Amino acid sequence: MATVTPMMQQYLNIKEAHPGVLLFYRLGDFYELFYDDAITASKVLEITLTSRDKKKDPIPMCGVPYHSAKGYIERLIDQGYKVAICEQMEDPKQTKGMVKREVVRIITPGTLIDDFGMDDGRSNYILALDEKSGRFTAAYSDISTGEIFAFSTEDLGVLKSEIDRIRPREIVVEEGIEGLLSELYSDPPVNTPFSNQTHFPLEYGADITEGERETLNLLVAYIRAHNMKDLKHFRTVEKHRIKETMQLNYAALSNLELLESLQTKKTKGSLFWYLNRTETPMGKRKLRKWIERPLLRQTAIEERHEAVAVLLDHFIEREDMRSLLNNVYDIERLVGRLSFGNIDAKDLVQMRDSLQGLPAVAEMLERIGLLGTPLFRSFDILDDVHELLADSLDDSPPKTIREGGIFREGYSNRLDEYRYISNNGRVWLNDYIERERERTGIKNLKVGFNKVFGYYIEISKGNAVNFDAEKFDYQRKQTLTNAERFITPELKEMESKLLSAQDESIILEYELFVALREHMEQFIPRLQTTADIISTLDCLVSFATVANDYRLVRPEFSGDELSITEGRHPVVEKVIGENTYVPNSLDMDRDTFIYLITGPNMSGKSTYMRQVAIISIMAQMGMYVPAEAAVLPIFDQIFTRIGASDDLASGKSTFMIEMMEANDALQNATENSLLIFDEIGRGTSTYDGMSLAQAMLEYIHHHIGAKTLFSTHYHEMTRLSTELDHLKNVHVKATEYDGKLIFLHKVKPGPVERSYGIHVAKLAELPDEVTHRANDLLKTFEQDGRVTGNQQLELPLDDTETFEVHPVIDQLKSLDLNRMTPLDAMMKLQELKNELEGE
Ligand SMILES: Nc1ncnc2c1ncn2[C@@H]1O[C@H](COP(=O)(O)OP(=O)(O)OP(=O)(O)O)[C@@H](O)[C@H]1O
Repeated sequence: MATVTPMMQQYLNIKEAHPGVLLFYRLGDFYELFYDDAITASKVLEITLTSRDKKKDPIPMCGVPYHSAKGYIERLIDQGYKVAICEQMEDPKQTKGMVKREVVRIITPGTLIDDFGMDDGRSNYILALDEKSGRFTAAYSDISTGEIFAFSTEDLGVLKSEIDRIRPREIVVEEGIEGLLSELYSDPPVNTPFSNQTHFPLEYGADITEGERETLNLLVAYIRAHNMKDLKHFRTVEKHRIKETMQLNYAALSNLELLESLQTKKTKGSLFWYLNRTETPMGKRKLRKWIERPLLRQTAIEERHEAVAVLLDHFIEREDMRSLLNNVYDIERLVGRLSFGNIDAKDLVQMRDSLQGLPAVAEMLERIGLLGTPLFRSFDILDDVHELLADSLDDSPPKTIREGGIFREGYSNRLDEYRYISNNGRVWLNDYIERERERTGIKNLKVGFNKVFGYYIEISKGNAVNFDAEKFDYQRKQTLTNAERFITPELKEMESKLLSAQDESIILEYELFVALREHMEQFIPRLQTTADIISTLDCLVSFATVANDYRLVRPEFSGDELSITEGRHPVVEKVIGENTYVPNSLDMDRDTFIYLITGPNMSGKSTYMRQVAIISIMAQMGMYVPAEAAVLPIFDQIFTRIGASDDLASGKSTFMIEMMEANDALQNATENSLLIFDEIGRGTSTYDGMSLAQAMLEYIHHHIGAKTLFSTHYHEMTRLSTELDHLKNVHVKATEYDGKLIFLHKVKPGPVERSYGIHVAKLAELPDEVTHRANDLLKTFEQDGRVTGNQQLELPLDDTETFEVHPVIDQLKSLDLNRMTPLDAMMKLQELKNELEGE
């Protein structure tokens, strides 16, 4: 092997100590990457790959300028890579031989601290995972804010659904159980096997178990290994209580488009988009959490409703509070930076400005009667902290803390003195020039400054010829073509005062800043409490604003009743306009808890079903709902089986996923759950699908008793209402006019009268030839009796299948002879015979 240069040897040593990360090795004004790192980075970042030691033994290399490295690092982190920053620890100009270099930080997606590619509207969680004898424990934290939680469960499904909601950017798995992740995900998020024996002192909330503590230690050890900084802002570890919030699995979150649109994967078009009028990043993050975790405890829900009611009633205060909140920066993440010791003076000015409006906010809360309520009771306006910052910091300090200019006059006597000297240096110099001109009689005498010998006096050649330097105590320093330069003891004495005053004041400001920063640390818990209350207020003010703009109403809770009068789907209504949207009602109770919904494609079946789920979620978040009135139960879980959520990466077919989602619902739903089943069985052949759909409905009807909205295009299923007492048929009305299909979007009792598949196909602008032919075929099928006018156009796969399940046989099978009078039986027989004769 070729010998490597000392520098490359240093690189290799550092690289070896940090496996699994891309090493950004500082070389002058660049970060360089070598070997495989260079190949990877050049591909991901689309930068040129070159090589070092081109002749002998080329080493692949690429680099990015250090001042623009941030953007590159963000891209790598975003792609799931980890980056180690290796800095020069000495000034190369003043070092002989190799410059010392060290890794100062390892950046991974889960260990960001309010920098590199962080979305301020989202929590940035890192999660640690362990399993011991069938029990899974998880601990997670957003390091930028210091939140930290733990939970455990024996149910793999619950574990997955919780992790899906936490959406960690990075997972740390206890060494040896890596396999667990592939059980949970076909394409697991960024993850690292890690192990730890050390114990870290954390404050534990009630009920944190021994196993959870171990996982917390794993989490903290990993974070420390990567960030190498203090974690003073970690809050008390809270138990993540699975049972205290409504269960929503990943399917429900995405199908109901709670946080992002299914189609675009963007926020626009989601419930979050509809609800978000928050003014602060903290409020935005909290709103997300509230959407993901609707509440179960009625008093907690009603506390929020009550606050929204009050805020709705006080338009002026609400608007005033919005503009005050608008001036509040991300206190949570500023606190994170404070704890990591990388907060700067500009950040502290943001902190000061954030606190400034708090007394006014408190005063308004008091005036409208909210300050004493449980949500706001511990609101701390932090006036002492505000005063401290207001009295100390300059209004526009520089970003760096090594340049001075941070503190206000009057904060430190010593600093004021230094500043006086350096500020008054100019005045002194002007005065000195005047004096020297007079003393020497040279009118064009000047004072200048250069780096080599500091302040000097300059006399033009003409005047210098007869100048008696000694007499005036001038010492010659430099001769130029047309001038002579001198220094004097007086000038030199003042110079050292001036220069050192400036240096001293910068050093002093730095020291004062570090002291202020340390002093501020004691306020971390109070700042966090206030930040939490501010974010709650931000969400509730946002709720009231939305409730006002879209005419929402306060829902009521009453055990078993689910009654929505003229409900609307908030997002669809917002998109198509309130005048176009057709509201629909629903009335369920213990007697009627299943709605079987029929209607042509595109008529609004899905929208109707989703609207019921979204109204329930909004209500349990503490929000008002889009309806004329709503009396709701408190749902423990909402399950959805909607559309084709293809998971191609998993290698599972659409139908398989459909069945898995249905199974999840059937296994876990209770009578307090809400089930949304949209055209179940669509992914398989007609009779398979129909049988499965019916069997599932029966199961829900007999064994679960959950409130269920079940849409189907199998018209035959509408007959079930005669057998299943708790099932009611409804349909979404459409009508035909002038050969065209008009969607009325109105939900009416009873099954749909006929199918409109071909009309919908026309709307999709299929070639006329195809739709005409389909119409003809339909007529033939109808005449054949193979399809009744009521059925959807479903082409039988082959003749055998048609024969086996002839509709007449099907009807015969479903007859309950014990319940029929002889006359009924006669009539039915006649009807069946007619049907057969028509064939
Ligand atoms: N209540 C309503 N008022 C006005 N327009 C509506 C309403 N409900 C639905 N729509 C409109 O109809 C479109 C189709 O609705 P939706 O997807 O719910 O139909 P669907 O019956 O479930 O269709 P498919 O069976 O093809 O899935 C929606 O995108 C929306 O624009």
